[in-house]
Amino acid sequence: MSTTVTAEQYLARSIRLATANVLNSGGPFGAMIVTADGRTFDGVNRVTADNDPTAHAEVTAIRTACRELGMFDLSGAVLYTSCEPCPMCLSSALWARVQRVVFAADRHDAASVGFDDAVFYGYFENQDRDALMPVGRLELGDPQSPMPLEPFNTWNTLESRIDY
Ligand SMILES: Nc1nc2[nH]cnc2c(=O)[nH]1
Repeated sequence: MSTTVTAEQYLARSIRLATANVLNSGGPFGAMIVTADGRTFDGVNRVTADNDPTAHAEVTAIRTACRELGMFDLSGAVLYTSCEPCPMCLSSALWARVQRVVFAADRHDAASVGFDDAVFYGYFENQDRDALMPVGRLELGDPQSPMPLEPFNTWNTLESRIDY
């Protein structure tokens, strides 16, 4: 008899991973990738433990799933996470072609214990952008400089390229 694992059970496991991770020198976030055929890959936040600001629980779960499956495309997979993904994690899920994201606590809950998820959402809504981190285009004036489109043109003509 096969037992069906529900979305609530995956989410509950993500929360338990998060709590256990705090007691293992990590941040209070846990996540899981569940593929269309039911394979599961856990991720926890290791930012301070590994000195890696990108090691959010969701990114860690995506990296583990991709590495173990030998794929960069997780189409059909669901990302469960103990807390609403920040913009970086959402972008990572988009790049991995994750089908759906399910979360428990939200960005405001994260803010209540000092995390900047809600602030960074504001950045993408153009709030205080220049004060937080200006992003600007720079035109290269030196005629010896490579053209900005050079890498794309090279990519475009490469027959062996792998699109993603
Ligand atoms: N959702 C989420 N938010 C965070 N904010 C800081 N770290 C994390 C993380 O790992 N996951």
